[in-house]
Parts: sequence; C-alpha cells; structure tokens
Amino acid sequence: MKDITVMEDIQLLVNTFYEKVQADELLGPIFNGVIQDRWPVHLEKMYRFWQTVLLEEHTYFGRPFPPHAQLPIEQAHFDTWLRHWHETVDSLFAGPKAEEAKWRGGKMALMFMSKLDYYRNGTGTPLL
Ligand code: HEM
Repeated sequence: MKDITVMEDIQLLVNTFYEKVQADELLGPIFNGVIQDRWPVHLEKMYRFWQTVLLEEHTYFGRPFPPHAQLPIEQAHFDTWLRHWHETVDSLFAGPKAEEAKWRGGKMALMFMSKLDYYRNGTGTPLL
C-alpha cells in the first residue's frame, strides 16, 4: 500500500472520509446542517488544509477552530470523527505520512475539544 505523497492522494483521502462522515448518524446531520449545498467548497478547503499539513505545500490560510466554536459537539463526536479518520487513512494508505495524518487528526481533535471545554465552562486549558 502506498503512502500519501501527492494532491490526488489528499483528494481521495478527504473525499472518502467525508462520504463516511455524511453517512454517519451522529455526525452526518451536523455537517449537512451547516454545509448544506456547499460541500464542493468545504471539500476544496479541506484538500488545502491537509495539503498544507501533510505535504508542506502552503495553500490553506484559514483559522480551523472558529467554525467549530458553536457546534453542538462533545467528546463522543470527536471519538466518532477520529474513528472514521483512522479507518479511512488505514484503508487507503500506509507509511510515515499516513501515520502523521492520524496523529495530526488526533492532536487537532484534542485541541478543539479542549478549547470547547474552556469556552463553555471555563475548565480545561486552551492549547492554542
Ligand atoms: C466532531 C467533529 C467535527 C465536526 C462536527 C466538524 C464540523 C465542521 C463544520 C460544520 C465546518 C464548517 C464548514 C463550513 O461552514 O464551510 C468545519 C470546518 C473545518 N473543519 Fe471541522 N469538524 C470536526 C472536527 C474537525 C477536526 C478534528 C479537524 C482537524 C483535523 C477539522 C478541521 C476543519 C477545518 C480545517 C475546517 C475549515 C475551517 C475554515 O473555514 O478555514 N474539523 N468542520
């Protein structure tokens, strides 16, 4: 199995992941409720995000956290997100970049959850 090396790999990874997410009974309604008919725009943005993170080609200039600040999400949602992310990566790729993709996803989920805790009830530590 090959590793993640080019933009086509990122596109396959992101497309496959969000197909799973859209079909998921916990996450699907949240994503579809916000994104509605803007999926092409969201997917393009996520290609650039992961291209920047994994391929060091700097095409994403946004701020990842703000769109999540008001979402009705808690630990269970991040657990589900991560389970799909790991399964998708492992079903398509193997190697150092594939490992990094899973590691980064975990770190981002932890950071988002920690920020949400902090803003919601003043507990937890915002890591960034
Ligand atoms: C329960 C988990 C999550 C849910 C429900 C969720 C949902 C969403 C939604 C609804 C948007 C906004 C789409 C739009 O309005 O265009 C978004 C954007 C985004 N998400 Fe997530 N997300 C989750 C976890 C994550 C994680 C763990 C990461 C990072 C690895 C991530 C990275 C991003 C990025 C980079 C954006 C685009 C931000 C921008 O506008 O520049 N998300 N997400």
